[in-house]
Amino acid sequence: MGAGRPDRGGGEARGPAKRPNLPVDAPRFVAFQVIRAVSDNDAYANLALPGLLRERQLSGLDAAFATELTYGTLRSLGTLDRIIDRNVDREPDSAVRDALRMGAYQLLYTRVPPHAAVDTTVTLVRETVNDGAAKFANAIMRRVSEHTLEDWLATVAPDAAENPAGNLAARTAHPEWIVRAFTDALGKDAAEITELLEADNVRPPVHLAARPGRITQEELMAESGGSAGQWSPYAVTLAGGDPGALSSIHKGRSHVQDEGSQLVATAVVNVPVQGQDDRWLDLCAGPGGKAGLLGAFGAERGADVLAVEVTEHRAELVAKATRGLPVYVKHADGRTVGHDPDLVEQGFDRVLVDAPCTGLGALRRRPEARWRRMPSDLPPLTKLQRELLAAAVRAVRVGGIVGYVTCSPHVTETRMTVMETLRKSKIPLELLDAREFMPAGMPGLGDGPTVQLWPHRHGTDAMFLALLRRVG
Ligand SMILES: C[S@@+](CC[C@H](N)C(=O)[O-])C[C@H]1O[C@@H](n2cnc3c(N)ncnc32)[C@H](O)[C@@H]1O
Repeated sequence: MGAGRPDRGGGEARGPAKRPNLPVDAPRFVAFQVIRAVSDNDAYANLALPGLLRERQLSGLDAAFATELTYGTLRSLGTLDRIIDRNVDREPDSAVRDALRMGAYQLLYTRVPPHAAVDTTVTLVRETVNDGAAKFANAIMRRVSEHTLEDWLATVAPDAAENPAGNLAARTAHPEWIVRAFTDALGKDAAEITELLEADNVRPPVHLAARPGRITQEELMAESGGSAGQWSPYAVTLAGGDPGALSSIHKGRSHVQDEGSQLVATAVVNVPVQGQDDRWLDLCAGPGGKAGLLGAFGAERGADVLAVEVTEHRAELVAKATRGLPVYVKHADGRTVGHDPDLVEQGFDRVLVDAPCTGLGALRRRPEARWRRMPSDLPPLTKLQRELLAAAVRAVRVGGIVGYVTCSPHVTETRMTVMETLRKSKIPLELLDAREFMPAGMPGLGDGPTVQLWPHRHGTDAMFLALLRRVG
């Protein structure tokens, strides 16, 4: 936590100036509005924040401060709540709790001076709730300000010897069940788990994918001012700026995509197949990132991609993302292979199943996601993943390839789903060593045959890849 620890709003004596008609300065007010929308309307911060920044015309340091307050507060929610709960004798209403969370975040995780954090929190509560609530907020904020984060953690975190996962969870602001799930997937090296959890608390750089045959990596670097990605031969890491302003994106020559997603999609098209290789299927295509890459490869190699997506709106996004490429979008349930005239059994040479999942591998992008996800999300998702993988196996021809991908490292969604499919499938399958289709020399890929990428090892989202060949 504390990446970039801003002193904005506090390095200066009084913080950002208050604008007319706003209860507090615009960056804090924007952050508060986003946090409220996340709490009350299940909004996604990464979608809600950009619009509000534009509406309030915030840029530069003000936008950076609003972003850090929003992301930092939402990421640390569970730990902030433990500390707040130590100091309240009654449940604060939702708006007051959100203001306290944001105030406590400033006190404990940033260099904002305590008086600025306390005063702006109290003003925010007075102006958006009432005087009584402001008095209450003032008392809580003063108590929180009496100790450092380290002191509070010593008080609220479970004992490290008795419950190491619980202690780490509080220290790195993750739910304990997620720490345990990551430990299952990564192994019990406590130092490495800590590295992973800390990597989750840092916003990732923006990566672009240079669509093969449309623009080279070098040309995209020159256009964007970015540098070559670490692993994918198509990746460009942006130094900053708005990718939406790039002409290559508008012209369908590049798109925004994590390097891990680029690697797994590239692997799926690079496994050799004998014979026909021009019918590709993307069974879970929305919003179309991997379909964009598959379509560009397909254009180079004379293959068509059928992109299936069950949600109408997301199917429209796929169509938009793949304009000009040989990608045909179908709004359908991917499990209907064998029952839909377009989804013929054995009708495809390569099938990608980028399955709906908990998204635990992309927590660094979605600050609130870790607190929203529940272990109870797993059983229905796992069932759907297994059904989609079984459908993909029916769709691929003998000798063809199925790539099973998740942006979660949870073993139930990854290795267990694959092993269960291999065990139960009446269609004979061979599990390939997916490491062979990762960039040469890429370290930290484990013992195979599946591949698990990690933010702290590879700088990518924690993408999982299994490659299966149909052999009968
Ligand atoms: C992890 S996302 C895919 C991301 C996409 N491949 C990309 O790179 O942009 C999973 C997608 O599967 C879709 N989905 C869920 N259930 C489905 C089903 N039964 N059939 C087809 N698509 C489904 C979800 O709506 C979601 O858009």
